[in-house]
Amino acid sequence: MRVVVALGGNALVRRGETPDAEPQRGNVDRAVRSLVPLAERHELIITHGNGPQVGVLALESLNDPGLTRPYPLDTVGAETQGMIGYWMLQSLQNALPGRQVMAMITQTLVSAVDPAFADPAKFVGQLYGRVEAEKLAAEYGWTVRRDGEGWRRVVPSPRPQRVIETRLIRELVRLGTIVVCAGGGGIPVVRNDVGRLEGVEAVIDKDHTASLLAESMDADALLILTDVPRVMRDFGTDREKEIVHTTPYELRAERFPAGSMGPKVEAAATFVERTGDMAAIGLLDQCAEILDGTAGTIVTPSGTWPLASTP
Ligand SMILES: Nc1ncnc2c1ncn2[C@@H]1O[C@H](COP(=O)(O)OP(=O)(O)O)[C@@H](O)[C@H]1O
Ligand SMILES: NC(=O)OP(=O)(O)O
Repeated sequence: MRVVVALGGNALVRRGETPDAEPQRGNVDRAVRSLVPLAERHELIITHGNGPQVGVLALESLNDPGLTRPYPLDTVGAETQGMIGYWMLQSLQNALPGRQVMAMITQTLVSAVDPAFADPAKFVGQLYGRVEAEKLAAEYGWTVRRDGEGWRRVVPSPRPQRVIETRLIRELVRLGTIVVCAGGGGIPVVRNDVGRLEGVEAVIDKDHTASLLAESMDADALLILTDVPRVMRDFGTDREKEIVHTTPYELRAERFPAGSMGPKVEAAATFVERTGDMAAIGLLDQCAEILDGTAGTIVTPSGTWPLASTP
């Protein structure tokens, strides 16, 4: 099978942890341990989030007295791909000696007229109290929004249209390479009037790019791994109930929060609708069980797994 795995921000920075390098490297090792059984049996393409990291590096650049202008968000997104990609590359090489691993800097095409540019909605960086968030918003021209218990910076998050390096990723996978790519949803780029690529100030949602990537790679499965074992109906209420097997149609009949489970559900449903294959949302530590159908929320056209028609 060919499997695309999307690692949530929680896989790298667990709740309550500071985004220092050391704990993140430990979390990457933990994520890789969970992915090893998959890599031994399947073709694997790995993508990851960058919300916490892009916020840290953007703030660092804003406060750097040696710069006349802070690095734009496309450049900071590239920094996060390099940093997280390096951690994953080394961890995968150590866990799977003899396997070829590639961590790529990749760009994702978006539309210059995507309405998301006028409505920042993607959370980046750390949580602040309301007063501090408003102070920072005034100082740096940020937009801030409530995220659970606190407040965070939000930035535009246009829809991904195409991973620019799709053909190269496909070739590498065909050669047996484990590819880490499209980190942070990919570096957001547009084509200008003369067809040249240009970076734009945004952070793409990695779940949406993972869905697009899985479709364009002809993947058999899209696994969206996070810190909850299953998607819940009526999450956070006393009627909360795990969704085990479901269809895109059933999922689309429910409402999920925009900043967290919403994009995962949308990404999974879209992949299944467009390909007829399987997507799942579940715990990082259970990726092998999810693929076997014994853990996670499994989304298929018929609501059953394994698919009877899988050749
Ligand atoms: N219906 C739901 N079912 C399960 N989890 C949900 C639901 N709605 C919101 N969540 C929240 O979504 C979180 C996962 O989303 P997010 O924090 O964006 O993940 P990641 O950073 O791993 O991509 C869970 O920790 C949970 O608190
Ligand atoms: N770019 C992105 O979606 O990052 P997170 O998953 O960390 O929010």
